[in-house]
Amino acid sequence: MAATRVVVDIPGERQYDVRIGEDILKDLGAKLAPVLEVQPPSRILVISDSNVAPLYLETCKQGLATLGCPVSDITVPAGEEAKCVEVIGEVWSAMAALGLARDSVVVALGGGVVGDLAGFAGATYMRGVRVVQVPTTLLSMVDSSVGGKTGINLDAGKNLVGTFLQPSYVCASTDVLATLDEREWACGCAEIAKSALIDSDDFFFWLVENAPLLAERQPDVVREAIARSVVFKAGVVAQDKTESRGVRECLNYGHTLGHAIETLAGYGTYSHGAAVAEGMRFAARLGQTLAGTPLELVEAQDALLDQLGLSVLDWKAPAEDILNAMKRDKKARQGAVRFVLPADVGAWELVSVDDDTILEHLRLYFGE
Ligand SMILES: NC(=O)c1ccc[n+]([C@@H]2O[C@H](COP(=O)([O-])OP(=O)(O)OC[C@H]3O[C@@H](n4cnc5c(N)ncnc54)[C@H](O)[C@@H]3O)[C@@H](O)[C@H]2O)c1
Ligand SMILES: O=C(O)C(=O)C[C@@H](O)[C@H](O)[C@H](O)COP(=O)(O)O
Ligand SMILES: [Zn+2]
Repeated sequence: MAATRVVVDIPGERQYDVRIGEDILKDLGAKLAPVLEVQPPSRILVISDSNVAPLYLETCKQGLATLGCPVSDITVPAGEEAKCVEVIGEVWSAMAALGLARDSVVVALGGGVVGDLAGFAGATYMRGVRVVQVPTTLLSMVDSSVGGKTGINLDAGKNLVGTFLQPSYVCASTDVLATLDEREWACGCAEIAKSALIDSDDFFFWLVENAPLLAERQPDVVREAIARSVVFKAGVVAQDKTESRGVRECLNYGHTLGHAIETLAGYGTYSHGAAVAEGMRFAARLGQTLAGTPLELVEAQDALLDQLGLSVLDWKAPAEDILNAMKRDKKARQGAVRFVLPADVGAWELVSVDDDTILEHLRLYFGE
C-alpha cells in the first residue's frame, strides 16, 4: 500500500510532508532530496537513543546515504530523564565537535524524548539548523513529531525550556512500531484519545468503535489513527503556531495534571501518555462542575481509556503539592491555573480555575 501523505501548511512556514507507511525509512534520503535541495546539507547528524539506535540507526543511515553527504550519529540515554540540561549540553558540544554548520541537518530518530531534545538542539545550535523528525513510537507519530514544539524539562517542571521550530519533513515508518512494548503503545493511545475527544464526534466515535483493534495493533486501524491524529494536529497548529491565539491550548487537554504527575512522581516513573490519561479523567470531572461536561462523556472517556490499556494510576500526592506543580504550567495566567475542559466531544473551553476549586476537586479525585 502506498504511503499516506499529510501536508502541514502553516502560515509563514515552509510546507512540510508527514509520510506514514510501512517500511519507508529506507527511502528517507530519496524523499528528503527535493526537500533539502534549496540548500544541500554539508553534514547530517542523526540523534537517537540507546534503545532505538541498535534497532534502526543502520537502516536510517543507509536510507540517508543517497544524499551523498557525511552522516554522523550520536546516541543519548533512553527515557524521559534525557530531556535535561546536562544532556542537551552534551549534544551541543558533540554538534560543535563534529563540525556541524548552518547548512547541516539534524535527524531525530526516536520517540518524543529524542524528538523534543534533538529538535531543541537543532533549533538552538548556531541559532537554528534544519530538523527532520523520524518518530519511532506511536506517541511521536501521532503527536510530538508534528507542530514544532521542542524542549527539555527542568527539575521544576516539564518542558519549561524550549522553542518552536517546524520540522522540514516527518517520516513515520510504521514497521518500527513492532518493537514497542505495551506501556509505550498505551502511551501513544492516550494522545490519540485526547485528539479524538477534542476534535469531533467523527474522530471520537470512530476511535470508540476501533479501540479494541487499535489496542491489538491492527495495521489499517493503526495507520488511520495516526493519519487522523496528524490531520487534526496540523489543522490546529496552522491556526495557532505559537500557542498565542487561544487555539493550540486544546492540545494540552489532560496535560495540566499530567505534567504535574510526571514532575512530582519523577521523570520516567510514568509514561507521558499514562499521566495525560489521568489528567483527562480529572479534567472531565472538573468539567462537570465548571463546563457542563455530561456524565455520559466522563463515562465514555473512562471506558475508552480502560480499553486502550490506560488504567487509573496508583499514585497520589498532597493536593497542595499538585497545585504548586500546576502553577508552573505554561497555560497559567496572572498566577491562575487554566484547564482545557471538554464541554462536549469536539467542544472544549479554556477555563481559569481558582485555587480552592482545584484543591477541592483534587481531594475528591484522589480520595484525600
Ligand atoms: N513536542 C510535542 O508536541 C510533544 C507532544 C507529545 C509528547 N511530547 C513529549 O514526548 C515525550 C514522550 O515521548 P514517547 O512517549 O515517545 O517517549 P520516549 O521517547 O521516551 O520513548 C519511549 C520508550 O520507547 C523506546 N522506543 C522508542 N521507539 C522504539 C521502538 N520503535 N521500539 C522499541 N522501543 C522504542 C524509547 O527508547 C523509550 O525507552 C515526553 O517528553 C513528552 O513531553 C512532546
Ligand atoms: O503540540 C502541542 O501544542 C501540545 O500541547 C502537544 C502535547 O501533547 C505535548 O505533550 C506538548 O509537549 C505539551 O506542551 P507544553 O507546552 O504544555 O509543554
Ligand atoms: Zn502530550
